[in-house]
Amino acid sequence: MSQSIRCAVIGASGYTGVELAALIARHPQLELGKVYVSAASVDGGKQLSHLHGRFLGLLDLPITPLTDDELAVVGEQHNLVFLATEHQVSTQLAPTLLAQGAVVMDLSGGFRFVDADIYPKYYGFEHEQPELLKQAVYGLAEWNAEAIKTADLVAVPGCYPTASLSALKPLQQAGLLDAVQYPVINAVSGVSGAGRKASMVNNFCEVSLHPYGVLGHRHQPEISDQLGREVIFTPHLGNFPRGIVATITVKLAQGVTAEQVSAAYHSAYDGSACVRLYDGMGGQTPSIKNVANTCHVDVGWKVDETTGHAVLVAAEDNLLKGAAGQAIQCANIRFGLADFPFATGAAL
Ligand SMILES: NC(=O)C1=CN([C@@H]2O[C@H](COP(=O)(O)OP(=O)(O)OC[C@H]3O[C@@H](n4cnc5c(N)ncnc54)[C@H](OP(=O)(O)O)[C@@H]3O)[C@@H](O)[C@H]2O)C=CC1
Ligand SMILES: CC(=O)N[C@@H](CCC(=O)OP(=O)(O)O)C(=O)O
Repeated sequence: MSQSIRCAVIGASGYTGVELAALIARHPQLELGKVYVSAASVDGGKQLSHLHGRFLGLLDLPITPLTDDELAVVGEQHNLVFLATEHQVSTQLAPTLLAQGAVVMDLSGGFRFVDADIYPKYYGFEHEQPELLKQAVYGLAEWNAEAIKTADLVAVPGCYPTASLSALKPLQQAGLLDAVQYPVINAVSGVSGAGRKASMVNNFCEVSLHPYGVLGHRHQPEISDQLGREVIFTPHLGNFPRGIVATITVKLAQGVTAEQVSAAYHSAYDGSACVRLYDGMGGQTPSIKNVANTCHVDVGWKVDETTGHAVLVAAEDNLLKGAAGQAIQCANIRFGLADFPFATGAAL
Protein backbone atom coordinates (compact mmCIF):
# COMPACT_ATOMS: atom_id res chain seq x y z
CA MET A 1 0.00 0.00 0.00
CA SER A 2 1.58 3.27 -1.11
CA GLN A 3 -0.59 5.65 0.88
CA SER A 4 -3.02 5.19 3.76
CA ILE A 5 -5.43 7.87 4.84
CA ARG A 6 -6.80 7.44 8.33
CA CYS A 7 -10.53 8.15 8.46
CA ALA A 8 -13.07 8.76 11.21
CA VAL A 9 -16.83 8.56 10.81
CA ILE A 10 -18.98 10.68 13.12
CA GLY A 11 -22.58 9.46 13.16
CA ALA A 12 -21.45 5.91 12.36
CA SER A 13 -24.47 4.11 13.81
CA GLY A 14 -26.78 5.86 11.32
CA TYR A 15 -27.73 4.63 7.88
CA THR A 16 -25.23 6.68 5.89
CA GLY A 17 -22.55 6.46 8.59
CA VAL A 18 -22.44 2.67 8.58
CA GLU A 19 -22.29 2.58 4.76
CA LEU A 20 -19.33 4.96 4.97
CA ALA A 21 -17.58 2.80 7.55
CA ALA A 22 -18.04 -0.27 5.32
CA LEU A 23 -16.75 1.50 2.21
CA ILE A 24 -13.69 2.75 4.11
CA ALA A 25 -13.02 -0.69 5.63
CA ARG A 26 -12.89 -2.24 2.14
CA HIS A 27 -10.93 0.58 0.50
CA PRO A 28 -7.27 -0.32 -0.11
CA GLN A 29 -5.97 3.21 0.54
CA LEU A 30 -8.29 4.32 3.32
CA GLU A 31 -7.88 3.11 6.89
CA LEU A 32 -10.89 3.02 9.21
CA GLY A 33 -9.93 4.69 12.48
CA LYS A 34 -12.54 5.53 15.10
CA VAL A 35 -16.29 5.54 14.57
CA TYR A 36 -18.37 7.87 16.74
CA VAL A 37 -21.85 8.58 18.03
CA SER A 38 -22.94 11.45 20.29
CA ALA A 39 -21.46 11.64 23.80
CA ALA A 40 -24.68 10.47 25.48
CA SER A 41 -25.76 7.95 22.81
CA VAL A 42 -27.31 4.66 23.90
CA ASP A 43 -25.05 3.03 21.28
CA GLY A 44 -21.72 4.25 22.72
CA GLY A 45 -19.42 1.28 23.40
CA LYS A 46 -21.44 -1.18 21.32
CA GLN A 47 -19.90 -3.02 18.39
CA LEU A 48 -20.92 -1.40 15.09
CA SER A 49 -21.63 -4.74 13.42
CA HIS A 50 -23.97 -5.66 16.28
CA LEU A 51 -26.19 -2.72 15.29
CA HIS A 52 -25.92 -3.53 11.57
CA GLY A 53 -25.63 -7.30 11.20
CA ARG A 54 -25.08 -7.01 7.44
CA PHE A 55 -21.52 -5.96 8.30
CA LEU A 56 -20.63 -8.72 10.80
CA GLY A 57 -17.02 -9.65 10.22
CA LEU A 58 -16.24 -6.33 8.52
CA LEU A 59 -17.21 -3.73 11.13
CA ASP A 60 -16.50 -5.57 14.38
CA LEU A 61 -15.23 -2.46 16.13
CA PRO A 62 -16.51 -0.47 19.11
CA ILE A 63 -18.39 2.79 18.65
CA THR A 64 -16.81 5.65 20.56
CA PRO A 65 -18.93 8.35 22.24
CA LEU A 66 -17.85 11.78 20.98
CA THR A 67 -17.04 13.34 24.34
CA ASP A 68 -15.31 16.72 24.62
CA ASP A 69 -12.00 14.89 25.21
CA GLU A 70 -12.47 12.83 22.03
CA LEU A 71 -13.52 15.86 20.00
CA ALA A 72 -10.35 17.64 21.11
CA VAL A 73 -8.21 15.12 19.19
CA VAL A 74 -10.34 13.59 16.38
CA GLY A 75 -8.94 15.85 13.68
CA GLU A 76 -5.38 15.28 14.91
CA GLN A 77 -5.74 11.50 14.99
CA HIS A 78 -7.37 11.28 11.55
CA ASN A 79 -6.52 12.80 8.16
CA LEU A 80 -10.10 12.69 6.96
CA VAL A 81 -13.30 13.00 8.99
CA PHE A 82 -16.73 12.15 7.58
CA LEU A 83 -19.69 13.84 9.22
CA ALA A 84 -22.80 11.66 8.87
CA THR A 85 -24.66 13.85 11.31
CA GLU A 86 -27.70 16.09 11.28
CA HIS A 87 -27.24 19.50 9.59
CA GLN A 88 -26.78 21.73 12.63
CA VAL A 89 -24.55 19.19 14.39
CA SER A 90 -22.25 19.21 11.33
CA THR A 91 -22.02 23.00 11.37
CA GLN A 92 -20.98 22.84 15.02
CA LEU A 93 -18.36 20.10 14.58
CA ALA A 94 -16.69 21.11 11.31
CA PRO A 95 -14.81 24.24 12.53
CA THR A 96 -13.04 22.26 15.28
CA LEU A 97 -12.05 19.43 12.94
CA LEU A 98 -10.75 21.82 10.27
CA ALA A 99 -8.75 23.75 12.87
CA GLN A 100 -7.16 20.43 13.91
CA GLY A 101 -5.96 19.95 10.33
CA ALA A 102 -8.38 17.28 9.10
CA VAL A 103 -10.12 17.27 5.74
CA VAL A 104 -13.87 17.17 6.35
CA MET A 105 -16.53 15.54 4.16
CA ASP A 106 -19.94 16.56 5.45
CA LEU A 107 -22.93 14.51 4.33
CA SER A 108 -25.45 16.94 5.79
CA GLY A 109 -26.87 20.07 4.21
CA GLY A 110 -24.94 22.24 6.68
CA PHE A 111 -22.49 23.61 4.11
CA ARG A 112 -24.25 23.24 0.75
CA PHE A 113 -25.17 26.91 0.29
CA VAL A 114 -23.04 30.03 0.12
CA ASP A 115 -26.03 32.11 1.24
CA ALA A 116 -26.51 31.81 5.02
CA ASP A 117 -30.07 33.17 4.72
CA ILE A 118 -31.20 29.81 3.31
CA TYR A 119 -30.69 28.15 6.69
CA PRO A 120 -33.37 29.78 8.87
CA LYS A 121 -35.91 29.41 6.06
CA TYR A 122 -35.25 25.84 4.94
CA TYR A 123 -33.29 24.25 7.79
CA GLY A 124 -34.79 25.97 10.84
CA PHE A 125 -31.57 27.36 12.33
CA GLU A 126 -29.29 30.38 11.98
CA HIS A 127 -25.96 29.43 10.41
CA GLU A 128 -23.09 30.42 12.67
CA GLN A 129 -20.24 29.76 10.21
CA PRO A 130 -20.87 32.03 7.20
CA GLU A 131 -17.13 32.12 6.41
CA LEU A 132 -17.05 28.34 6.09
CA LEU A 133 -20.01 28.47 3.70
CA LYS A 134 -17.77 30.41 1.31
CA GLN A 135 -14.94 27.92 1.74
CA ALA A 136 -16.97 24.71 1.31
CA VAL A 137 -17.00 22.97 -2.08
CA TYR A 138 -20.15 21.25 -3.34
CA GLY A 139 -19.27 17.59 -3.82
CA LEU A 140 -21.19 16.60 -6.94
CA ALA A 141 -18.30 14.39 -8.00
CA GLU A 142 -18.75 14.27 -11.78
CA TRP A 143 -19.16 18.04 -12.03
CA ASN A 144 -16.91 19.57 -9.40
CA ALA A 145 -13.76 17.45 -9.43
CA GLU A 146 -11.34 20.35 -9.98
CA ALA A 147 -12.57 22.23 -6.91
CA ILE A 148 -12.83 19.06 -4.80
CA LYS A 149 -9.13 18.28 -5.45
CA THR A 150 -8.05 21.13 -3.17
CA ALA A 151 -11.03 21.40 -0.80
CA ASP A 152 -10.66 20.98 2.96
CA LEU A 153 -14.43 21.06 3.48
CA VAL A 154 -16.66 19.21 1.03
CA ALA A 155 -20.44 19.55 1.23
CA VAL A 156 -21.62 16.22 -0.13
CA PRO A 157 -24.92 16.80 -2.00
CA GLY A 158 -28.35 15.67 -0.86
CA CYS A 159 -29.80 12.46 -2.25
CA TYR A 160 -32.56 14.02 -4.36
CA PRO A 161 -30.24 16.74 -5.70
CA THR A 162 -27.69 14.13 -6.80
CA ALA A 163 -30.31 12.26 -8.85
CA SER A 164 -31.93 15.44 -10.21
CA LEU A 165 -28.71 17.26 -11.07
CA SER A 166 -27.16 14.18 -12.67
CA ALA A 167 -30.05 14.13 -15.14
CA LEU A 168 -30.49 17.88 -15.68
CA LYS A 169 -26.98 19.30 -15.71
CA PRO A 170 -25.84 17.90 -19.08
CA LEU A 171 -28.82 19.50 -20.82
CA GLN A 172 -28.60 22.80 -18.94
CA GLN A 173 -24.82 23.07 -19.53
CA ALA A 174 -25.26 22.36 -23.24
CA GLY A 175 -27.98 25.04 -23.53
CA LEU A 176 -30.60 22.51 -24.63
CA LEU A 177 -33.36 23.47 -22.17
CA ASP A 178 -36.09 25.99 -22.83
CA ALA A 179 -35.21 29.17 -20.94
CA VAL A 180 -38.73 29.82 -19.64
CA GLN A 181 -40.43 26.57 -18.62
CA TYR A 182 -39.27 25.20 -15.27
CA PRO A 183 -38.07 21.58 -15.24
CA VAL A 184 -40.60 19.56 -13.19
CA ILE A 185 -39.02 16.92 -10.94
CA ASN A 186 -41.11 14.19 -9.28
CA ALA A 187 -39.01 11.87 -7.16
CA VAL A 188 -39.73 8.91 -4.89
CA SER A 189 -37.41 7.91 -2.06
CA GLY A 190 -37.19 4.86 0.16
CA VAL A 191 -37.65 5.34 3.88
CA SER A 192 -33.93 5.15 4.81
CA GLY A 193 -33.75 8.70 3.42
CA ALA A 194 -35.31 9.83 6.68
CA GLY A 195 -32.54 8.30 8.83
CA ARG A 196 -32.51 5.50 11.40
CA LYS A 197 -34.17 7.15 14.37
CA ALA A 198 -37.79 6.11 14.93
CA SER A 199 -40.36 8.75 14.00
CA MET A 200 -43.86 8.96 12.61
CA VAL A 201 -42.33 9.48 9.14
CA ASN A 202 -40.66 6.08 9.11
CA ASN A 203 -43.21 4.19 11.20
CA PHE A 204 -44.15 1.00 9.29
CA CYS A 205 -47.89 1.57 9.69
CA GLU A 206 -47.70 5.18 8.53
CA VAL A 207 -45.50 4.80 5.45
CA SER A 208 -47.44 4.87 2.22
CA LEU A 209 -46.75 6.41 -1.21
CA HIS A 210 -47.34 10.12 -0.95
CA PRO A 211 -45.79 13.49 -1.77
CA TYR A 212 -44.39 15.64 1.02
CA GLY A 213 -42.66 19.00 1.38
CA VAL A 214 -44.73 20.24 -1.57
CA LEU A 215 -43.32 23.54 -2.91
CA GLY A 216 -41.17 23.88 0.21
CA HIS A 217 -38.64 21.05 0.46
CA ARG A 218 -35.06 22.19 1.21
CA HIS A 219 -33.76 20.29 -1.82
CA GLN A 220 -35.59 22.64 -4.18
CA PRO A 221 -33.23 25.56 -3.48
CA GLU A 222 -30.26 23.16 -3.50
CA ILE A 223 -31.14 21.87 -6.97
CA SER A 224 -31.91 25.37 -8.29
CA ASP A 225 -28.70 26.81 -6.86
CA GLN A 226 -26.53 24.13 -8.44
CA LEU A 227 -28.40 24.05 -11.75
CA GLY A 228 -28.46 27.83 -12.12
CA ARG A 229 -32.22 28.03 -12.71
CA GLU A 230 -35.50 27.47 -10.92
CA VAL A 231 -37.17 24.05 -10.84
CA ILE A 232 -40.34 22.56 -9.40
CA PHE A 233 -39.40 19.67 -7.14
CA THR A 234 -41.85 17.32 -5.44
CA PRO A 235 -40.46 14.48 -3.31
CA HIS A 236 -42.50 11.39 -2.46
CA LEU A 237 -42.01 8.78 0.23
CA GLY A 238 -42.31 5.17 -0.96
CA ASN A 239 -42.77 2.03 1.12
CA PHE A 240 -39.39 0.46 0.37
CA PRO A 241 -36.12 0.75 2.32
CA ARG A 242 -33.60 2.33 -0.05
CA GLY A 243 -33.32 3.95 -3.47
CA ILE A 244 -34.61 7.00 -5.33
CA VAL A 245 -36.19 7.39 -8.73
CA ALA A 246 -36.57 10.92 -10.10
CA THR A 247 -38.75 11.42 -13.18
CA ILE A 248 -38.22 14.85 -14.71
CA THR A 249 -40.22 16.56 -17.45
CA VAL A 250 -38.46 19.32 -19.39
CA LYS A 251 -39.24 21.53 -22.34
CA LEU A 252 -36.35 21.64 -24.79
CA ALA A 253 -35.12 24.78 -26.51
CA GLN A 254 -36.56 25.42 -29.97
CA GLY A 255 -35.46 22.81 -32.54
CA VAL A 256 -33.38 20.61 -30.19
CA THR A 257 -33.15 17.04 -31.50
CA ALA A 258 -32.95 13.66 -29.77
CA GLU A 259 -29.45 13.34 -31.22
CA GLN A 260 -28.30 16.55 -29.51
CA VAL A 261 -29.72 15.38 -26.18
CA SER A 262 -27.95 12.06 -26.51
CA ALA A 263 -24.66 13.78 -27.43
CA ALA A 264 -24.89 16.02 -24.34
CA TYR A 265 -25.24 13.02 -22.01
CA HIS A 266 -22.43 11.06 -23.62
CA SER A 267 -20.16 14.06 -23.60
CA ALA A 268 -20.82 14.59 -19.87
CA TYR A 269 -20.58 11.00 -18.69
CA ASP A 270 -18.76 8.64 -21.06
CA GLY A 271 -15.93 7.04 -19.08
CA SER A 272 -17.44 7.90 -15.70
CA ALA A 273 -17.32 5.12 -13.10
CA CYS A 274 -20.61 5.93 -11.40
CA VAL A 275 -22.99 7.19 -14.11
CA ARG A 276 -24.64 4.74 -16.52
CA LEU A 277 -26.74 5.90 -19.45
CA TYR A 278 -29.98 4.46 -20.87
CA ASP A 279 -29.96 6.14 -24.26
CA GLY A 280 -33.54 6.72 -25.47
CA MET A 281 -34.87 4.30 -22.79
CA GLY A 282 -35.75 1.84 -25.56
CA GLY A 283 -35.19 -1.46 -23.74
CA GLN A 284 -35.44 -0.48 -20.10
CA THR A 285 -35.70 2.51 -17.79
CA PRO A 286 -33.51 3.23 -14.79
CA SER A 287 -34.89 1.47 -11.73
CA ILE A 288 -34.07 1.02 -8.08
CA LYS A 289 -33.51 -2.71 -8.65
CA ASN A 290 -30.59 -1.86 -10.94
CA VAL A 291 -28.85 0.56 -8.57
CA ALA A 292 -29.60 -0.58 -4.99
CA ASN A 293 -26.37 -1.32 -3.10
CA THR A 294 -24.24 0.24 -5.84
CA CYS A 295 -22.74 3.70 -6.27
CA HIS A 296 -24.33 4.14 -9.69
CA VAL A 297 -26.72 6.80 -10.74
CA ASP A 298 -28.48 5.51 -13.84
CA VAL A 299 -29.76 8.22 -16.18
CA GLY A 300 -32.22 7.67 -19.04
CA TRP A 301 -34.12 9.99 -21.35
CA LYS A 302 -36.65 10.02 -24.15
CA VAL A 303 -37.28 12.96 -26.46
CA ASP A 304 -40.52 13.88 -28.24
CA GLU A 305 -39.29 16.04 -31.10
CA THR A 306 -42.89 16.83 -32.14
CA THR A 307 -43.81 18.62 -28.92
CA GLY A 308 -40.25 19.59 -27.93
CA HIS A 309 -40.44 17.85 -24.54
CA ALA A 310 -38.22 15.24 -22.94
CA VAL A 311 -38.69 12.95 -19.97
CA LEU A 312 -35.53 12.22 -17.98
CA VAL A 313 -35.21 9.49 -15.36
CA ALA A 314 -32.48 9.09 -12.75
CA ALA A 315 -32.22 6.22 -10.27
CA GLU A 316 -29.70 5.84 -7.44
CA ASP A 317 -29.23 4.32 -4.02
CA ASN A 318 -29.87 7.26 -1.67
CA LEU A 319 -27.38 5.91 0.88
CA LEU A 320 -24.57 5.35 -1.66
CA LYS A 321 -24.45 7.62 -4.73
CA GLY A 322 -26.91 9.81 -2.79
CA ALA A 323 -24.66 10.02 0.30
CA ALA A 324 -21.83 7.70 1.48
CA GLY A 325 -20.68 6.49 -1.94
CA GLN A 326 -20.45 10.01 -3.29
CA ALA A 327 -18.51 11.05 -0.16
CA ILE A 328 -15.97 8.30 -0.95
CA GLN A 329 -15.87 9.46 -4.60
CA CYS A 330 -15.00 12.93 -3.25
CA ALA A 331 -12.34 11.45 -0.97
CA ASN A 332 -10.84 9.59 -3.94
CA ILE A 333 -10.70 12.84 -5.91
CA ARG A 334 -9.37 14.88 -2.97
CA PHE A 335 -6.53 12.46 -2.20
CA GLY A 336 -5.79 11.44 -5.78
CA LEU A 337 -6.91 7.81 -5.31
CA ALA A 338 -8.28 5.44 -7.93
CA ASP A 339 -12.03 5.02 -8.38
CA PHE A 340 -12.17 2.14 -5.89
CA PRO A 341 -14.55 0.61 -5.00
CA PHE A 342 -16.75 1.79 -7.85
CA ALA A 343 -14.84 0.98 -10.99
CA THR A 344 -15.90 -2.65 -10.99
CA GLY A 345 -19.60 -1.74 -10.85
CA ALA A 346 -20.17 -4.53 -8.33
CA ALA A 347 -22.75 -4.32 -5.56
CA LEU A 348 -21.15 -2.90 -2.42
N1 LIG B 1 -30.35 8.96 4.77
C1 LIG B 1 -30.10 9.45 3.55
O1 LIG B 1 -30.53 8.90 2.51
C2 LIG B 1 -29.24 10.67 3.40
C3 LIG B 1 -28.84 11.41 4.48
N2 LIG B 1 -28.08 12.53 4.29
C4 LIG B 1 -27.65 13.34 5.43
O2 LIG B 1 -26.62 12.62 6.11
C5 LIG B 1 -26.68 12.88 7.51
C6 LIG B 1 -26.86 11.54 8.23
O3 LIG B 1 -28.07 10.95 7.79
P1 LIG B 1 -28.54 9.50 8.27
O4 LIG B 1 -27.40 8.56 8.23
O5 LIG B 1 -29.75 9.19 7.51
O6 LIG B 1 -28.93 9.80 9.80
P2 LIG B 1 -29.23 8.80 10.99
O7 LIG B 1 -30.29 9.44 11.79
O8 LIG B 1 -29.46 7.43 10.47
O9 LIG B 1 -27.86 8.82 11.81
C7 LIG B 1 -27.39 9.95 12.50
C8 LIG B 1 -26.14 9.59 13.25
O10 LIG B 1 -25.63 10.73 13.94
C9 LIG B 1 -25.38 10.38 15.32
N3 LIG B 1 -25.43 11.62 16.09
C10 LIG B 1 -26.52 12.33 16.46
N4 LIG B 1 -26.14 13.44 17.14
C11 LIG B 1 -24.79 13.42 17.19
C12 LIG B 1 -23.81 14.29 17.77
N5 LIG B 1 -24.16 15.40 18.42
N6 LIG B 1 -22.51 13.95 17.66
C13 LIG B 1 -22.14 12.80 17.02
N7 LIG B 1 -23.03 11.95 16.45
C14 LIG B 1 -24.33 12.26 16.53
C15 LIG B 1 -26.46 9.35 15.60
O11 LIG B 1 -26.22 8.55 16.72
P3 LIG B 1 -26.76 8.95 18.20
O12 LIG B 1 -28.02 9.74 18.03
O13 LIG B 1 -26.97 7.63 18.86
O14 LIG B 1 -25.66 9.75 18.80
C16 LIG B 1 -26.35 8.52 14.31
O15 LIG B 1 -25.19 7.72 14.37
C17 LIG B 1 -27.87 13.84 7.72
O16 LIG B 1 -27.41 15.16 7.72
C18 LIG B 1 -28.73 13.59 6.49
O17 LIG B 1 -29.50 14.74 6.18
C19 LIG B 1 -27.66 12.91 3.05
C20 LIG B 1 -28.02 12.20 1.94
C21 LIG B 1 -28.88 11.03 2.03
C1 LIG C 1 -37.20 10.13 2.57
C2 LIG C 1 -36.63 11.35 3.26
O1 LIG C 1 -37.12 11.76 4.30
N1 LIG C 1 -35.58 11.94 2.69
C3 LIG C 1 -34.94 13.10 3.24
C4 LIG C 1 -33.78 13.54 2.38
C5 LIG C 1 -32.48 12.90 2.76
C6 LIG C 1 -31.26 13.68 2.26
O2 LIG C 1 -30.82 13.74 1.17
O3 LIG C 1 -30.71 14.38 3.15
P1 LIG C 1 -30.15 15.82 3.32
O4 LIG C 1 -31.00 16.25 4.44
O5 LIG C 1 -28.76 15.61 3.70
O6 LIG C 1 -30.29 16.72 2.21
C7 LIG C 1 -35.90 14.28 3.36
O7 LIG C 1 -36.76 14.46 2.51
O8 LIG C 1 -35.70 15.07 4.28
